[in-house]
Amino acid sequence: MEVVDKDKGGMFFVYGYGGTGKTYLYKTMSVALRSQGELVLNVASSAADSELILPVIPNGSRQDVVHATINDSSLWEHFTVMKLTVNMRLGSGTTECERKEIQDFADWILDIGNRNINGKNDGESTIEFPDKMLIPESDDHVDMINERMHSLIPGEEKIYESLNSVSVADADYTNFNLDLYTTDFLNTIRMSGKIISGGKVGTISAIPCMVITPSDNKMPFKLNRRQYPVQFWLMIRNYKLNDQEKVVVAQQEIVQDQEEVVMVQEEFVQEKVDLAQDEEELVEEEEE
Ligand SMILES: Nc1ncnc2c1ncn2[C@@H]1O[C@H](COP(=O)(O)OP(=O)(O)OP(=O)(O)O)[C@@H](O)[C@H]1O
Repeated sequence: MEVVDKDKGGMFFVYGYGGTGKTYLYKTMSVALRSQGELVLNVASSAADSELILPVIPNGSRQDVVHATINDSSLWEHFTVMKLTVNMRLGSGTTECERKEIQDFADWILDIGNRNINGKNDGESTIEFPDKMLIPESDDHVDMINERMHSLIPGEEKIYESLNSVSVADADYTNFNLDLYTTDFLNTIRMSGKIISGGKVGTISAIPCMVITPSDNKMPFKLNRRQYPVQFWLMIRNYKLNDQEKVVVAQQEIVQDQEEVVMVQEEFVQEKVDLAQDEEELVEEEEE
């Protein structure tokens, strides 16, 4: 706040684990500055936590991955790094028992991040995850979680399929039979990476309808997926354990915090209404 007040400018990096209050801080600062009549522009980008998650560079070497981390940016030396260390989520609306469970989980994650588990190591270590945290990475389980979350939402269910097509914009498909790639087939393609909902809990928001073209070089064509970011999903991180791909549900607060679930449900219902309107407009557009 001081650099704005004194018109000095500056770059700050706020570093904090889940629940330490990063969003709360940004929101508080935005409101404080807006109330002084300043302009505030909030933008979001994803910067991997270089201690825990490395950015994904398709077919990249170790060096490519390291060079893609934010710490390798030429601007990095100009940043003031600030750390948030107290899990503020623990204090909000949870029972003693839930608080203990979240505290244990937070401590455990911190211990892994700080390399306190299994002693000093040279970057590789074997960590045992409790069974209840692990779900095998398979569509069945993703669907199972989604179905469970959807079953909590009141009202009749209606399915809106993605509008998938093969992109013909910048490729030469002269010898390529596009008819082979039916919409039914395209709908079965599971791309890695999903848009994660959240952040706007409790508010009514319009959902943009966007075309996503994943850059997957393994496919012989470019897929245009016209998708709405409404799929319920928890933030997941992949770890390789005992040669078996497993998915760790690292952010469980959506299911832990019943109040939040209700708010998310309300938002989701609103999203469904927006979605239905968008879908109708789309059909009208196409009929025209
Ligand atoms: N200074 C504070 N005073 C009171 N409550 C706070 C404070 N900071 C955060 N909280 C509360 O703690 C909870 C977690 O905060 P917040 O969502 O900002 O964390 P976060 O670091 O953005 O988490 P994540 O990385 O998981 O998104 C929220 O319910 C928030 O209202």
